[in-house]
Formats: sequence, structure tokens, C-alpha cells
Amino acid sequence: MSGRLIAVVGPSGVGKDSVMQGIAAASPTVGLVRRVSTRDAAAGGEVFDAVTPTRFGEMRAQGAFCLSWQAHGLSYGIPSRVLEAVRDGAELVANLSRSVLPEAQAQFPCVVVLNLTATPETLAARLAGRGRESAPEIARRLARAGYALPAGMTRIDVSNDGPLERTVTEALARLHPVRA
Ligand SMILES: Nc1ncnc2c1ncn2[C@@H]1O[C@H](COP(=O)(O)OP(=O)(O)O)[C@@H](O)[C@H]1O
Ligand SMILES: O=P(O)(O)OC[C@H]1O[C@H](OP(=O)(O)OP(=O)(O)O)[C@H](O)[C@@H]1O
Repeated sequence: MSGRLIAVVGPSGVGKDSVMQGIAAASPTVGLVRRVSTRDAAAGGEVFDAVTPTRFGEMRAQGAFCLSWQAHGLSYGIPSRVLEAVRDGAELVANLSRSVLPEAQAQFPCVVVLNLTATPETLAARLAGRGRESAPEIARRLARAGYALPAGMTRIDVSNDGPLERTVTEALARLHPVRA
């Protein structure tokens, strides 16, 4: 039986990486996808595989990614083995751009979108607190917060305005409902 990709999406600073890590830590059956990105390896935060833009282009040309996109002046890729693992039955959680959701739906046997939300005030405070981006870069990320999600996908909306543990508990309860 094929598995499922849990696509975690939402505006910059909403807590995608934090919630993904919480889900993987709390649920031994859910695996965490490690992205490839041209972001500086020393940037901190998310654990990812850092490559140069040239290497990223080579990898994409060689079919190393099942999904890839550009945002914030950076390139991001999901390794092709992720698609193979889901086809083989794995349940994996990945941080995706909202712009690649239709492509993810077309490629993967099953996708559920975990859409995280937070108020603009929360987003601004979290990005400033994270300290990974400059003030102009934070402003550009906040301007993208309202990016629309495609219709017609299985989607779970969860607020991450409150404590992280509460968000993780609610997300897991809705991803893995207990059947009587
Ligand atoms: N529920 C929460 N409460 C308080 N701080 C949070 C919460 N979720 C995430 N954060 C913090 O907010 C910042 C942005 O979180 P991050 O996971 O990097 O978001 P994203 O991946 O969506 O940009 C980080 O510093 C993180 O520790
Ligand atoms: O099209 P969007 O849905 O706006 O997403 C654009 C990009 O922003 C996020 O990247 P990244 O994790 O580098 O940034 P973030 O941690 O600030 O969200 C997300 O994972 C996408 O790669």
C-alpha cells in the first residue's frame, strides 16, 4: 500500500520547521524530509543539505528532485527518493512552498496539506526572534504571507499562535484520528 506526504505549508515564520520536528518527534511512524537548498549552510534553524546554485542546477538536471522551486532568491528541492519512499508506503512530512502543491498532488499517490496559520503580529515577532534574515528580507517574507492555497486538496488548517506543543498535538490528532 502506498504512503502519504504531509505537506507543511504556511507563511514565513509561522512555525513550519518547528511543527514538523515536533510531529516527527512525537510520532515514530512519521519521517522527516530533509530538503536540499542553496541557503547558506551556516544559516541555522532547519536541518537541510546545502549546495551551491551550480550544484543545485546539476542535480535538478540529473533528476535528483521530485519537486523543486525558487523562493526568497533561493532554490529548494525535495529528493526523488522521497517520492519512491512514499510510493513504498512511508508517511513523510516535508516543508513545501504553497506554489508547488498542485505539482505535489500530481506526483505523489497521496498528499495531505497541513496549513499552519498565525496572525501578522505573531509572524513578525517570530521572524525577528529567529534572527536568520535581515529586516528587508523579513519584510519581503511578510509580504508573501497571504499567498493563496490551491482549492481541491485535502487540507488541515491549524493555528500556531499558541504554544508549539498544542499545535503539534492538534495536528497529530487530525492527521491520525483514532477510529472506534
Ligand atoms: N508555537 C510557537 N510558539 C513560540 N515560538 C514558536 C512557535 N513555533 C515556532 N516558533 C519560533 O518561531 C520562529 C519561526 O519558526 P520556524 O519553525 O522557523 O518557522 P517557519 O519554518 O514557518 O519559517 C522560530 O524561532 C521558532 O522557534
Ligand atoms: O511559496 P511559499 O509558500 O511562500 O514558500 C516559499 C518558501 O518559503 C519557505 O522557505 P523557508 O523555509 O526557507 O523560509 P521560512 O522558514 O521563512 O518559511 C517555504 O518552505 C518555501 O521554500
